Parts: sequence; structure tokens; C-alpha cells
Amino acid sequence: MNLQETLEKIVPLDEAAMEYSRKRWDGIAHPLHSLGKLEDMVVQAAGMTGNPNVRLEKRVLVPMCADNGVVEEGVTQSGQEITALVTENFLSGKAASSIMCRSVGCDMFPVDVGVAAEVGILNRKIAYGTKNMAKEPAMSREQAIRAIETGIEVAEMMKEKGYQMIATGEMGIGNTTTSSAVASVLLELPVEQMTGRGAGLSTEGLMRKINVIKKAVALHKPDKNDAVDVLAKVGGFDLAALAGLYLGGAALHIPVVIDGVISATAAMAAAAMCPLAKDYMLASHVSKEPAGALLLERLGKEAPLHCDMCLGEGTGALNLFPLLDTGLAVYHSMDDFGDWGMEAYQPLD
Ligand SMILES: O=C(O)c1ccc[n+]([C@@H]2O[C@H](COP(=O)([O-])O)[C@@H](O)[C@H]2O)c1
Ligand SMILES: Cc1cc2nc[nH]c2cc1C
Repeated sequence: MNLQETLEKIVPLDEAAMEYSRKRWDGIAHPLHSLGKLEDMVVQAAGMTGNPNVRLEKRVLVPMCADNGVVEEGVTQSGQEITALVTENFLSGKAASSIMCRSVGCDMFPVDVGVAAEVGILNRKIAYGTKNMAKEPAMSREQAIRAIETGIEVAEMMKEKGYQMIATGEMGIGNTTTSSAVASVLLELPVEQMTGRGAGLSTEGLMRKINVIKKAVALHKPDKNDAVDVLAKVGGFDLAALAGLYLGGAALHIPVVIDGVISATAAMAAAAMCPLAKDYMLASHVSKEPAGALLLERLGKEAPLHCDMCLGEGTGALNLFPLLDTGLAVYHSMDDFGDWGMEAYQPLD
């Protein structure tokens, strides 16, 4: 599916399936809505899949991996080579997210959308890293659309493989700089408020990072009403591909889990292209980066986890699964009030 076809395929959640799912929860022998967000997630997933018999056991983490030309401005503590190193460790199973995938029972399917080196994962390189946005647009509009459509293609591949849920992740040194730029334009908030230390940065480095983002935004004047323009001028291949993954998931009725600040920025870009896509997103955790909470608020999402995490790769998204699993276990296997000889509770007001 191309971008336009995907946008046209996204429809509202299935209300009948959600109503059926709410009734199931209300019949379960527990105080009404006492499992809070665990119940809400199951109901939402019923609406996404159109099936109140919610099954989300077969899941995959998709980290989109890419480099960012803006790192030459000294906006990160780590060198660009770390992107390739961590990406290779996705394959060897030694990265934090790989270890967590094994721990929570999730497959992993990393995609190279623009790492500045040869790495042995699925190759969908748009280029060997973006251009330095402090000097020129990060990429062309055509490249941005190609990256978005790569995300859509990967969502289709995951559907084909039978995955019932997708966790988003990324790896790309410099991508908190691009995320802050994109988020500050889309949310129309000051760069200072949207920018943090990423994977570690001194106070002096943080000041430099803020100035670089301001300079790039002033230079290219991205159109806040055109998310593709924003992604192309001050974004990254990983952000664009993740936006496509959200859109593809929504079009294919697959729940997609938001991870940290980079993933939430991509979610915001996807929502700007199609507001209905938000309904197919599940929040997991609130990133320690300042833009994390602001983005989730604007997406209308309340994340269940506050763990002060900012590792990326999908590590926050993966931590949603144990919660979801306990909720689903109760949903599928617990007795109704009637089985315990009780009357069902009625809503009070
Ligand atoms: O997910 C987050 O909220 C998050 C916050 C800060 C850093 N990261 C990770 O750190 C890398 C980006 O940090 P930086 O400082 O190079 O922009 C990138 O590979 C992300 O996976 C991730
Ligand atoms: C080692 C390392 C691992 C990472 N994983 C995601 N971002 C990262 C940044 C660094 C520096």
C-alpha cells in the first residue's frame, strides 16, 4: 500500500466489539473497572481488531534503525558508529531490547532504514544517514515518503507473518535532536521545553543542541500543517518509517505500542497525517525526556508506566506486555459474578 491508500483505509474503532468487551469485563467477578487501564487496553484492542475475543500473544518489536547527519554538530555524547554497533547487537541478541524480548516473549524484526554502515538486518536503506539539518534539509520529500512507505511495507510484512501486535522501537544516535525538532514544530512549543539530554549530554552540550534545533527550524521553516514536510526537513528516516508503521498498523487493524520520546514523536507525525490512527496506538511508558509527557498528552494517551526510562529501542513498549498479559488472562479465564452466586454490579452514576 502506498501512503495515500493507507490513509484511506484507516477507519474508526469497532464500537460493537468494544461494547461487547466492556460487557465481558463488567460481568467478571470483580469491582467494576477495578483493573483500570488493563481493562481499557483490552477494550481498545477489541475495537482495533473488531474482535472481542482479543488475542495478542504473537507480537513483534520493530526497531527502525538510521543515522542522522546532525550529529556532526556535537549534539550527542555518542559517536555515530554506536548506531551500527547496537543494531548489530539486535541480531546477536545482546542489546537491552533483545534481552527484554526474550524475557517477555516477543519476536524482534529490526529494519535498516538508513544506518551509515552495512549492518546485517533487513536492508531498506533510504540513504547512509540523513543530511545535516543545521545546514540543509535532512532529506527530500520523496525520501520522507519512501521512508514512511517502508514503515507501511513492514506493517504489511508483520501482518503476513501473523503478528497480532507491534511494539515500536528505534536506534539512531542523534534521534532525540530530530525528535525534539519535529515535536516542537508539530506541538508549537518552544524548543527549550522539548529538548533533553538524550543518551547523555553535558549542560553545555544541551545548550548547543537547543541552538542547533532552533537554527534548523528557522532555516527550513517546516510547515506545521504538513507532517511530511516536517519529517523531511528536520526529521530522520527512523521517525518517518515509524510514522509509516503506525499508519500501516492502523490500516491493517494491528495494535501498535508507543515506546519513548522518538516513537511518540513519530506517533504524533502519524496522527497529524491521520487523526484516526491514534485509536490504534497504545501508550506504554512516559520517557524521562521532557517531550515524552507532552507528546502523550497531545496524543490523548495516558501511559500506565512511569519508570524514568529513556533507553529507547522499544524497551518501554516491551514492558507493557506483562501488564497486558495479566489483564488478558483475567479477561479470558475468570469467572462471572453468576458463577460465584453473585449479582452483577450496576454502574452507580
Ligand atoms: O526512548 C526514549 O525516550 C529515548 C530517550 C533518550 C535516548 N534514547 C536512545 O538514545 C539514542 C538517541 O540519543 P541521542 O542523545 O544520540 O539523541 C537513540 O538510539 C535512542 O534509542 C531514547
Ligand atoms: C550504548 C547505547 C545503546 C543504546 N540503545 C539505544 N540508544 C543507545 C545509545 C547508546 C550509547
